[in-house]
Parts: sequence; C-alpha cells; structure tokens
Amino acid sequence: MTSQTIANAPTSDQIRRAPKVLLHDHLDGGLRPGTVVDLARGTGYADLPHTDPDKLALWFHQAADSGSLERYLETFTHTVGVMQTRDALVRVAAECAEDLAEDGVVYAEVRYAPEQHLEGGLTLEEVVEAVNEGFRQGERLARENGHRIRVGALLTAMRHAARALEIAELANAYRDQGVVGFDIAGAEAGHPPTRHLDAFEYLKRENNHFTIHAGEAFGLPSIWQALQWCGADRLGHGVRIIDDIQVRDDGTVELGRLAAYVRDKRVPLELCPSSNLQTGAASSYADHPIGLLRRLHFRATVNTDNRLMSHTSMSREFEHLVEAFGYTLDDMQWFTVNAMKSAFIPFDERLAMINDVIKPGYAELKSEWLFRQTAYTSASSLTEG
Ligand SMILES: O=c1[nH]cnc2c1ncn2[C@@H]1O[C@H](CO)[C@@H](O)[C@H]1O
Ligand SMILES: [Zn+2]
Repeated sequence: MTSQTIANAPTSDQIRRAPKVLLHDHLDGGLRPGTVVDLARGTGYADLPHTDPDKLALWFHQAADSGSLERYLETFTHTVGVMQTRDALVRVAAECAEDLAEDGVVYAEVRYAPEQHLEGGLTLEEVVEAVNEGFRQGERLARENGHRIRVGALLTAMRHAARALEIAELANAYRDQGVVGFDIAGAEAGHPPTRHLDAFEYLKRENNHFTIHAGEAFGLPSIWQALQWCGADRLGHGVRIIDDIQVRDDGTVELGRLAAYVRDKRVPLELCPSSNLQTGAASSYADHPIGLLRRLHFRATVNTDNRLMSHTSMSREFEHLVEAFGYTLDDMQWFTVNAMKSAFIPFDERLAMINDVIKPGYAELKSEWLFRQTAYTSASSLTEG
C-alpha cells in the first residue's frame, strides 16, 4: 500500500467522524423503529404493519422500495400517524437531533409538514413549538455525549393541499425562533409548484428562504417552474437536471439552457441518492447523476431524505458514494462545504461553521495517516522505490 492510498481512502470510522452537513431530511421519515412501536402503543395507533421494531424497520424499507414516489409516500401514514401529540413530537425531534449528532452531522435542516400533525387537537403553533423544543433537547443531549450539532427546522407545505400560504406565514412567524425556511413536498406529478405561487411570493416579500421538491419524480419542467416562476433558493433533489446535460461519445459535455443556469447561478441541489434508487429516479449508486454533477462542479450536496424508509444515514450515503466513485475526504469536504454555503442561516454563521468546524475537522482526519505506524515505512519505501 502506498501513502497515497492510505491518505485517500476514508474508512467507515473516518466517514462517521467527519463533520457533515444535512439540508434535506424529513422529521417524519427518520424515526427510530422502536420509537414508532412505542408511540403507537402509547397513543393507541393500531394500524402498524408490525410491532416488532426489526420487522417494522424492514417493512418500511421494503414498502418504500417500489420504484414509485407515490408508493414511497404511502409509508408515511404510519409515522405521521404516531406523531399527533406534543410528547410524541418532542421525543421524535430530540431523537432526530441525537441520532444525527451521533452520526457526525454538525449542522442539519430538518423538515416536516405542520399541517399533518393536527389530528390530536394541536394547533399549528403548538406543533412548531413542540418540534423546536425537541430539537433543543436533542442538541443538549448530544452535547452531553460529546457531540456538537445545530438543528434548524424547515416548514413544509403539502403540494396536493391548499395551505401553503398559511404554512409560509407560520415559517415567517417562527423565523429566528428555530425555523430557518420553507419547503413544499408530496407527490410531484400533477402538482406543479406554481399552484402555490402566493406562498412563494409572500416569502420573497418577507426576504425569507425556501426550497422546493422538484426534479425528482418529474423532470425539467418542474425544475424550471421551481426556479423561474417560484424563485426557489434550492432544489429538493433536482436530480433530473441531468436530462438537460448531454455527454457525447468523445467525453465532451453540453449543458442546455436550464442546466447552465443552475450551474452558473450556483443553485444548490439537495441530492438524495438512496431515496432516488427507491423511487426509481436512478438505477444504481454508480449510475446516479451525482457523479457527473460533481465532476461538472454543480453546487451538489449529499442528503438522506428519509433515514427510516431509505435505511440510511449521512455516513451510509457517503459510504455508498465512496464505493461507487472512489471519493476521498477531499470530495466529502467539498460536498460538506457546498451544503454549508447553501444553508439558510446567516452568512457569518455559515462562514464560521466552514472555517472553524468543517475545515479543521477534515484537516484533522486527513492528517491521521501521517501518524500511523505504517506511514514511515510506506513513505520511505516510496522514496527508495
Ligand atoms: O422525497 C420526497 N419527495 C416528496 N415528498 C416527500 C419526500 N419524502 C417525504 N416527503 C413528504 O414530505 C412530508 C413532510 O415531511 C412527508 O410526510 C412526505 O409525505
Ligand atoms: Zn424529500
């Protein structure tokens, strides 16, 4: 083994310890399986397909693995079903922050749709306050366990419903109180983002931030609308931008107008490889457009989408990418800095996270090989050879 390979191939342990930034993670898509079972028991939710946590975890993963976004989304009935009380929301949010911190995530924006958590009689405001309280609790617990994480909330409106303006106003009201932006999600085909223009125009007038799920199950028209009609700051997925990129046999690449715009304007793409494999947006990790988008220097970021349904974590996503594309710690740092630059918190805080947390974290990991027992021998065998 040469010193090159020692320095370049991140181990699973290094991937986990590396500081990571997560912009696209659904609160109702990341519950611990045991918590789903507990909460169902506690709240009298009787529709779970299994009450054994391992079987339930497998069920979520398999049911979500159908090749269709609509089928994938059906599984959320059960997680949303057990998240209808204040205590349940606090617990799920706290565990989310803890689990992400444990996985080496230092900054996360976690989204959920307040309108889906009203069945137990909570108001929209009570939902937001419960989740915020949970995130603060999780941040504290993580700190006690030696991890540092900051979690901001994104409020999602469901694209098939008609409450987007109300949810946008809610996001604005809780700005600076734990909510950092707005999103729309749900089945994409047949539900164009332009239906919610009033919400986006309101947020722009308020100088607030939003991302839109676009270019996942549906292609370029959806991305074009999200950017040019709605004014999205980021694209949730955006992976279908690949349809506007032509790679010729000789290796040269031609970008269409929309792909060129996305790259030129540094529009952040919240890519979620494992989720895309399940919904049919990509056929394998090696074939996932993230490889080409990274090479072409799009503002690509790596995300989990739904840790429960996609049986993943930030570390797992990076492990798959390291295996498929031979990514190094430098690539990981590039994705992480991209994500931090694209976060919705103030510029000075993003910059401090990059300079004082992310870069030192990677520098520390990248220097480890120098102090391994084998480093001296490999280096000397290189000079002698
Ligand atoms: O990948 C996705 N595409 C579109 N919608 C999604 C995705 N993952 C989750 N949700 C939807 O967002 C809601 C709020 O978190 C979830 O309940 C689910 O319906
Ligand atoms: Zn999503």
